[in-house]
Amino acid sequence: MNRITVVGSLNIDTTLQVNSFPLPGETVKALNKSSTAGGKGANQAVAAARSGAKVYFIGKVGDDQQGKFLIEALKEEKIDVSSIKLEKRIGTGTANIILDKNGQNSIVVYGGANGHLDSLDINQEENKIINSDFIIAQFETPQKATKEVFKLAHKYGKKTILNPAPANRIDTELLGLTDIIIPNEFESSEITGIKVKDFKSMQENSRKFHNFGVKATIITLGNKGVFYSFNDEEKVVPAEKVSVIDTTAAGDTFIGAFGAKLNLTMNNFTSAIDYAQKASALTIQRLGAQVSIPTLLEIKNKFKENFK
Ligand SMILES: Nc1ncnc2c1ncn2[C@@H]1O[C@H](COP(=O)(O)OP(=O)(O)OP(=O)(O)O)[C@@H](O)[C@H]1O
Repeated sequence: MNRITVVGSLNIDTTLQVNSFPLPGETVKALNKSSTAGGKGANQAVAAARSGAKVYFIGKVGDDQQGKFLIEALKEEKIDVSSIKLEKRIGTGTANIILDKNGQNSIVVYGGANGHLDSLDINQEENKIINSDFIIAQFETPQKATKEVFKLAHKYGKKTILNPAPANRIDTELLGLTDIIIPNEFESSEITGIKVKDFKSMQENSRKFHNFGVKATIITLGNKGVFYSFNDEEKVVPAEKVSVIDTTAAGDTFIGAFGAKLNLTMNNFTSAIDYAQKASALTIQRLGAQVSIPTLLEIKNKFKENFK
């Protein structure tokens, strides 16, 4: 069983369904409102836990009801939440999603407490890193804190996985501390400045990451699957052929499931990719984010494989 520390965000996703988007200055009625647990960090932690990993979470929420709700949601997944701190001065992160009747959405994200994760919060959790095999981080918490945790990870011989999402400028020092980078096409293009459009451009993207010290690159390509570059092998692995209901959390599922399955020696790199694509294929056949992420048992049953 892999042990994983996820350093990342916890958000309340509030969705308001409307007939049409309000124009500036206009007020419209919401037809429905729902609030669910989200945040890229939390989603990836849930995906890893449901795939059988022991997961520790390092993050920050506000000292409010929403923060408590998010912590409880992770506890229900048997995720260790003892390193989630309460930020007194600022509220829990929220993603406010307005969804119109055509399925189009507009999202306003308030980072809140997530943006206040700092080096001190990381240094107090050295034991969690010592106890882990992999560290997973994204870009919804400060890169400075991620750098700190990746440095500690390498000090103790642990592997680091970076999901540079949402797309943002990257600190190149952080790339040098990253063993595996997993962006989607857009994020990869934004970071390298080379548009991902064909196999050659994918190779160029991964070579650019490699030059900064990254050991392996996986670019997720939506319904086209993934491109990977690892140990001089560069390939596209096609996605599962399934009908899509809602792609929310496809990427987060891939990353959490991949981290749960990969051996520390990385000698099962391609079978971990295969497993993670199957996990994502189940997520996109269900509505919602965290609720749609499958368990190891569901994946085994659905694909009639044992996934050692
Ligand atoms: N339409 C699809 N059909 C089959 N598999 C899919 C589809 N969309 C996504 N996937 C699977 O999920 C993985 C991640 O998807 P994607 O590249 O869209 O990530 P993402 O942009 O981070 O997703 P999101 O932001 O929606 O969570 C893909 O590599 C693929 O395995």
